Amino acid sequence: MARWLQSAGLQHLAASSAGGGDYRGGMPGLGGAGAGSMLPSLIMQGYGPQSVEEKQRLYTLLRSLNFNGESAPASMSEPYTPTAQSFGGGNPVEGFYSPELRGDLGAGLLDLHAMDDTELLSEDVASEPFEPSPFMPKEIDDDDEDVMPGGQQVPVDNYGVATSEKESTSRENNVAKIKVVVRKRPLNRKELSRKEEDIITVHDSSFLTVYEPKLKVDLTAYVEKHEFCFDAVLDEHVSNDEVYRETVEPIIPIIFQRTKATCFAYGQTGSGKTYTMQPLPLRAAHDMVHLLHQPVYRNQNFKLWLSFFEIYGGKLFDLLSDRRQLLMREDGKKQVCIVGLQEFEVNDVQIVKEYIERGNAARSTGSTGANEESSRSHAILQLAVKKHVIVKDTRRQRDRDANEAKNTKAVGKISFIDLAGSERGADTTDNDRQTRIEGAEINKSLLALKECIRALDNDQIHIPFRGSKLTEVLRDSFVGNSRTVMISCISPNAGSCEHTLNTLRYADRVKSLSKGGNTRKEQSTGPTTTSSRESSSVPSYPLPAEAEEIPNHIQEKRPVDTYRKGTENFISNSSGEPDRNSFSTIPSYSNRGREENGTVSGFNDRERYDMKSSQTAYTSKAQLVQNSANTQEEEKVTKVSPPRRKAYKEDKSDRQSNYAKRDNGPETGRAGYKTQQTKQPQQQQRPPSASASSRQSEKESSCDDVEIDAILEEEEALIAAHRKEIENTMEIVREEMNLLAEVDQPGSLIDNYVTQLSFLLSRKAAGLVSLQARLARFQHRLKEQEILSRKKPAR
Ligand SMILES: Nc1ncnc2c1ncn2[C@@H]1O[C@H](COP(=O)(O)OP(=O)(O)OP(=O)(O)O)[C@@H](O)[C@H]1O
Repeated sequence: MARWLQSAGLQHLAASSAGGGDYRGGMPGLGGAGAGSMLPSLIMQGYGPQSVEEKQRLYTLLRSLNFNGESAPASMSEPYTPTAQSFGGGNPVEGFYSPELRGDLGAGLLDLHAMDDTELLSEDVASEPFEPSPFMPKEIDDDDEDVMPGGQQVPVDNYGVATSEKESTSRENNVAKIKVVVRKRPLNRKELSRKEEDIITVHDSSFLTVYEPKLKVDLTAYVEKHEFCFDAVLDEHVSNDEVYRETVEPIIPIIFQRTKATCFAYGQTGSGKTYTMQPLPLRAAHDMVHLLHQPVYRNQNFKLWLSFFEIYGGKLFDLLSDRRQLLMREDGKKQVCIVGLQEFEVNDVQIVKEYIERGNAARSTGSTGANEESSRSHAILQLAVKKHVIVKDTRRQRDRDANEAKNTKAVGKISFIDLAGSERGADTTDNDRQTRIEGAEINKSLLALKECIRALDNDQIHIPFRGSKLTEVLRDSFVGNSRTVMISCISPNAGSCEHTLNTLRYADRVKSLSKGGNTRKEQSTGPTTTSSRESSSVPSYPLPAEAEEIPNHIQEKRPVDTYRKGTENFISNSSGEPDRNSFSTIPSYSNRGREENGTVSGFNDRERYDMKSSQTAYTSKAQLVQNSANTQEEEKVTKVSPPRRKAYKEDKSDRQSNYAKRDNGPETGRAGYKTQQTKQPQQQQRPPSASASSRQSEKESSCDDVEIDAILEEEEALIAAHRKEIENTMEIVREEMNLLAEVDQPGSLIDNYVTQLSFLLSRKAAGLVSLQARLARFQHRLKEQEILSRKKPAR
């Protein structure tokens, strides 16, 4: 501690504050606990620093500590800046010195990493504090439990959730049912080295223009301008903190009011989905933990639970349980349950961070030309608030863990989805069969997701959630009181123009069909029209009468020794067999009922065109723009590698550092385009044959979906049959051994032995023949599919 003060030239303060207690024990974040006793003496007038300079130094020193005892997420490349409220009792430093005194002390006053005592500090330290959030509650004194600031008793609803009705209603109404936010990433080093243009301009935080480089038939270059408006458009200078504030932060308090929220990032590979999504759960967990400590929720025994799984090739894998395959079931109440999914109780952000890192490391990724660590799966991280009900039954109390699941009631939850790259759906022409199947599955799930969001926002009674595994899993987020935030990530370079437009159109359609949403459509080469942003008048769904019982098949874990427990649990449940009695299997895709029929085929021409034609369009544009052509060339050459584990964020940080500041501002870069654009006549962006081609595309897409569904189903059936066969074989082997033991006994009847052995061997042979036949059928099916996809023209 003395060295710590000494490093800032404040060694004399060590003596003056020594009376305050043990240094090491006095400061969270300094390797000790307890803390506060020394701080007051450090900052006390008369004992602490006397001169302005000293005060500034001390301020900087204290600011560089993490007073909350939490370190910033390693996955975030930006400093983690907790909200003002998040500091529990408030950051003692912030309140103490005036802004003038805090000054603008640059880094370098103290190089903490240069010190030997590295244990003193976590690697990441808090920097700027958040502005007070209008969505987070003010601190309430512990003594005022269940009493609102105005002195009234906190109302309790019929479910038993204490809530200020007025507060919750107005909060819910203030948070749009669907929010579409666009985030533009900066040009990366590769793009800069290729001298690619930044073709996107963001205006007024909600408008953006894409300047699309095009060629006329006579090969004259021109620029087509596309204007879009969304709830928010975040440019390349916006930090992850700001993204959080704009997207998730407003939703957090209403999660405690029985809301189910979904936040997902959508966009082409390498556009920044993972970069955007990864810090959000941690920030959300931070605020949720803070809220849990509010007396109003603490008294009701609200707890936070975390689960993390991925959907890869139409299958579910638990990312926190050695990628164990999970099964989806529907219970009698039509609730979708993920059987075997492990949930962990979390009450500390550090633990959340560890789980997230562990899950991320287990994700399936594969490299594409554009992004070396491309996500090939949808990763879903859920943070659920549950009310723990005290059980009076002593029998139950005896076995607390076993009954834990039965004693919780779901209050609300937020799901964060890091979607696979949107254009991976177009990867269907790749040589790699696995990649083709993945691509088709991804494509289908993205389309289905859009349909669900639309239906949701149009208050449709029927939500076509069975359109894909992704939407099935998210079913409970689409019904009842729900909120959705979609973050569309876009790359700014000219070479990505087609993908960027596809992403923006997807986002626009999610938004534009919404009755309460923004009615603006994309304006191609037209003047920018003004349209109000989505207002707060979006109707909310009625609250469910009762919170649901948490299905007891979900394996919940206490934070204590979760890793060990996780392993034990895995071992004890290694059969992976769900409780088949309590759930009926969700109908397979090919068996979808009437309600699902329209799901995939119901997309309009333009959507099909947008989703499916991106590859073709991209290629043709790339031939016209030299820079883009180079990009395309590189991207085409690299083959997609088989799935592998996604590297930790640390590995990614190298790539992040590739982002250099652009020398030219966006205006300079685009000047040429803009001038050209004014000279050119307006062009119809879509060719006249687009509708016909999109119809064709639609047909192909439906066929693809059916094919892929069938293959995936057969694959599952084959694997299940193989498993069954192994079980049968083991049973037969056991019987053979018994038979051998019998025949060795003196006086055994050889005839009996021969008959029984013959019977067992025929059983064995029959099983093998049947499995071989199934395998041959599947091989044949794959071959057929491969031939068909080769015959299809490249899309
Ligand atoms: N806003 C941003 N600022 C700085 N760097 C960014 C930004 N967005 C993305 N990046 C960087 O771009 C690269 C690709 O981003 P990321 O991996 O998040 O893409 P992705 O959309 O998740 O790709 P995929 O779908 O293939 O997984 C990463 O190195 C990331 O650090």
